[in-house]
Amino acid sequence: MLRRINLTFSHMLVTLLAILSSLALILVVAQTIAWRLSEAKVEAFSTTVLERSVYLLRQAQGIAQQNARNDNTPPCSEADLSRLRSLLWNYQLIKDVGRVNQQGLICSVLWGRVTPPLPLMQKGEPTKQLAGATFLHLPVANGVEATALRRHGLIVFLSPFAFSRFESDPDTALFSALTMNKTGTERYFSVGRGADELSQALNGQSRWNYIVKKSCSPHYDLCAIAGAHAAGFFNESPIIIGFILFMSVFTGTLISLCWHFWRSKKTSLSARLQRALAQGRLSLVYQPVFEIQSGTMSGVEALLRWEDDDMGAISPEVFIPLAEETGLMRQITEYVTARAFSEMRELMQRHPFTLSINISLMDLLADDYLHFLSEQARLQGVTPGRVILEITERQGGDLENMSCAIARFKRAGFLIALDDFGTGYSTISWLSQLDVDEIKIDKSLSDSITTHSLNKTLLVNLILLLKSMPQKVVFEGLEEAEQVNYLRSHFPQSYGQGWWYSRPLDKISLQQFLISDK
Ligand SMILES: Nc1nc2c(ncn2[C@@H]2O[C@@H]3COP(=O)(O)O[C@H]4[C@@H](O)[C@H](n5cnc6c(=O)[nH]c(N)nc65)O[C@@H]4COP(=O)(O)O[C@H]3[C@H]2O)c(=O)[nH]1
Repeated sequence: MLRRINLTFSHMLVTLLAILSSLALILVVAQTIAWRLSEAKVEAFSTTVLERSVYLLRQAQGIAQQNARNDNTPPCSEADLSRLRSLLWNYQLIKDVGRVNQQGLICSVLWGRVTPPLPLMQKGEPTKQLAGATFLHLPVANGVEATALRRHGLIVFLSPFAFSRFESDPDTALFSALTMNKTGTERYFSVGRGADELSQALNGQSRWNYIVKKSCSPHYDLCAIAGAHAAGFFNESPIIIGFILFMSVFTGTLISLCWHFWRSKKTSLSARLQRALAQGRLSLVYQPVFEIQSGTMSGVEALLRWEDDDMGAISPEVFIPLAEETGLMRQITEYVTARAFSEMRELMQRHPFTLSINISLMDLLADDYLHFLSEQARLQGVTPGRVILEITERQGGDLENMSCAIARFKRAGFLIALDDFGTGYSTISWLSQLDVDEIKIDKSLSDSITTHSLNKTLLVNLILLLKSMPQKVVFEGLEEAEQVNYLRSHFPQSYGQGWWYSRPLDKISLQQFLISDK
């Protein structure tokens, strides 16, 4: 009951965690996308404002150039004003154009003659230069301010509506921009209601979630810097927010379902293994090992088999790691030991072969397994010197502890083999430090004899190295005559195991094999 409550609680916790983590992940992705899109929009805005500013300047320059080409009429005469009026007609972003002298504005198309002249008092700012003209912010009448460019005797008033369309456009209404020279020392136009906030950002007062982008003109000493707050997830429409929330719940539920499915499959597989073990329904097969030179059988390796009623044959490659994970390994090793001894003892009395049993590193390091093994050997009348314990290491172990444990087993008379040499688990450094009796060369290395996956020189040198070792060397997984022939001529004192000689056999078939082999 308590276990059931625990399981339901852990299922709920995993579901909740999966939903929350997918929500967090989707939010991070959505926010990143929103940020990138906002960046692209602010960048595009800075380019548009720059283009508009350059267009405005070109209009002002255009009017000044046309005026220079026709300069014979007296300034502010009727003919002069009339010509300026017709010039103004062509420039949509120019509001007014007039003449100035030392005293100030003396006439303009909109104001006519100005008497006395209106002094050109810059609005508290130092005089700025822009595109070869003097740039001015002028108070021209009560409550009227103008932005103007003055070149020699001509003054051009820019339209105050030059940038107003950006403020009324819903796409750019929340954006701001400032145009300035490239070094940022002189500011000319300001666009949008948030220009003050942009100024603060430029002055180093960093704003949370605020994007700033800059575009500069290749022709003028002019840049536009735009700024805006990045669009956030919660600024999106309720449909998009709803969709994202739905996707999070959906993905989270899917992940937790997969997790539950995987857990229950694993749990049920380990429960089945435990049952099969308790009911003694796991069987053993024995794969013979042969002397390469004489072809005589010298030993057998016990290999565990599991045939589940519903799932069929399950490979040791699946259930041995599962048993390691779920703490069933000791039971398995003891089961194999007892069964192999009882099945092989008679045959071993009649034929002088060795019996190899796979044990895990944990079994090797535990004192009680040695005790169990010795007891079984004594009870069943199996000579320890004919039992080889194959250490199959999957996790990597402490060499000093292993060395001590091996010494204990050897003192009790058992032989030790290092399995899977060449797979990365058993390495040369192990060989030099562990006092083992046999080295089992992994199938992947045996395969290299025919597949040439190992450079021939490397193979020859590896065989030279193995020949120089005092241990018995067994090549596993020999499937082809070519491999056996190669070993016969290059390493005749080695041993071989594999389908070329024999598949793993049950007890009866092994008995028949031994009779026919005589
Ligand atoms: N393709 C091919 N395969 C060949 C050939 N000759 C032998 N084999 C297979 O190679 C494996 C050799 O056993 P291993 O390296 O100890 O590798 C074993 C061993 O690590 C583990 N295992 C099997 N039985 C036991 C056991 O009782 N206890 C423990 N701890 N591990 C076991 O499971 C692994 C796989 O066992 P199996 O599936 O029985 O697979 C066996 C055997 O059937 C061949 O010529 N070609």
